[in-house]
Amino acid sequence: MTGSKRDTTAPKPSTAPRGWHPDSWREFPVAQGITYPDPAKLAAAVETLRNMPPLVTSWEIERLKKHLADAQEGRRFILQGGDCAETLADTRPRVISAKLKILMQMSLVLVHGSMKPVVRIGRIAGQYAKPRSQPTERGKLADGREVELPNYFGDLVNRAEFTPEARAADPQLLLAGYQHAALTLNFVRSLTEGGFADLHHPEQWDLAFFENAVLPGTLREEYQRTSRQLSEALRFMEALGEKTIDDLTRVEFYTSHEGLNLEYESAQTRTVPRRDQWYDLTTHLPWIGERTRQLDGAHVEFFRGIANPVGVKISASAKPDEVLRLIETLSPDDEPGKIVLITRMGVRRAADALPGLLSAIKASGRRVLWICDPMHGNTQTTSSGRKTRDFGDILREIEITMDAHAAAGTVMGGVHFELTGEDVTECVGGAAGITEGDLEMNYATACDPRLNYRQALEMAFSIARKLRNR
Ligand SMILES: O=C[C@H](O)[C@H](O)COP(=O)(O)O
Ligand SMILES: C=C(OP(=O)(O)O)C(=O)O
Ligand SMILES: [Mn+2]
Repeated sequence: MTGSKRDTTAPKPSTAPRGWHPDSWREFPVAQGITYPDPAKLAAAVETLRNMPPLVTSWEIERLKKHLADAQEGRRFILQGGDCAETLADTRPRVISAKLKILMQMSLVLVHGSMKPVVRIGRIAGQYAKPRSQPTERGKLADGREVELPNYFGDLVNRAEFTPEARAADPQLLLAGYQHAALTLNFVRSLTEGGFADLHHPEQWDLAFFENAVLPGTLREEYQRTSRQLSEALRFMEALGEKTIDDLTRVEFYTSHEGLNLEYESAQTRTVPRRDQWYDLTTHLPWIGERTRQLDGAHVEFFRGIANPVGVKISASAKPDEVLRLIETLSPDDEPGKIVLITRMGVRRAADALPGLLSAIKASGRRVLWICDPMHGNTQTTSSGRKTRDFGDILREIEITMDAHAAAGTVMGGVHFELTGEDVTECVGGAAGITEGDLEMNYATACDPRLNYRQALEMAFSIARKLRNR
């Protein structure tokens, strides 16, 4: 990645780590780096982005950090979820509200199961940049010629269509991504501020909304019972306190995405009045992906300087020592709520990989929030070349992860899913019994397979049952 440099002669706040500034990452190797064919156009787009208002505020970020600190201690539970790759074309009211709705419904079920406040964090309003296993892809052009083109790296970078023009990295997409994130966030904020999320009226989150996604009867009844019980509990609490619990008429909702494209992240990284730290203001919780968490790489360099809480994806091949050094680099002061380790081991490796990792981090005394992503270690490719994931594998990884935390004396403080509010057929299994043969019915993801509405809700019930039984 190249691009314009900001004026680093301006006085830097004293709290920036030694040698760090929002562009210091440019001096380091950039894993999954993007080559922009026209550096001048990139510089112009980055400059425009630098002058745009932030998408989130430092107040919200600090508030989330407090919640994450609570979750580290087992006082809150985190639900993080959304698309693998959001697309600009899906900045549509129905798609956004369906996603919000499934996250609300899952959180309601999880509140009931965990008996804890649930913090909702969407993979939303910026999840537009994707790391890929292969930098290029071979395929046929419309005229039949077979060629190799850059892979699709998400709508923040290039376009999915298989043509040389579409696959060239386009700096204008940085601005389009920012704008679509702003539009999404505006709608999300309105919905979560108003009646849509009013816990006094969970019937508004009802299932009729999803007319095409008929739930199995037992799930529907279980959901209705849960929401009724919560309403009654709420009324009871209000009767005791003789006042309304106003906070419950709105819900807090936070955003997150993988901070892959550092041009985008660093352009929106700034200090704010009355605080002397640097914030990445594209999102509340940016995370570093499994493919970009090299200790001596550009992503770790960038992330070590921002005050946001930082997620790090951890696969089964990560060595405990390497993870410990990541924590020390990203949170030298061991700040509560700062580090979120998102384990994505895979059902077959989780039982072997987790105990050593959990006990090593526990022994270090470092504060981290452990979240389980049971999606990314469980991707399989079908004989017809479709990526899929099995509902049973996903649930089983959560179980194994819960057991490993219980044995290590650590806290699994949340879960992380790729999901959608739509009736897609991308993951197999679940009560509705989606088979490999069904995948073609509505396989719509721009990258990885997501739980559909029914699978996501069923997953929430299964986790809630497990949390309750412990
Ligand atoms: O979301 C995760 C990665 O981007 C994804 O798994 C990589 O997918 P690929 O193997 O199709 O490139
Ligand atoms: C790329 C992703 O995950 P990971 O870095 O864990 O592979 C993702 O969350 O979409
Ligand atoms: Mn993914």
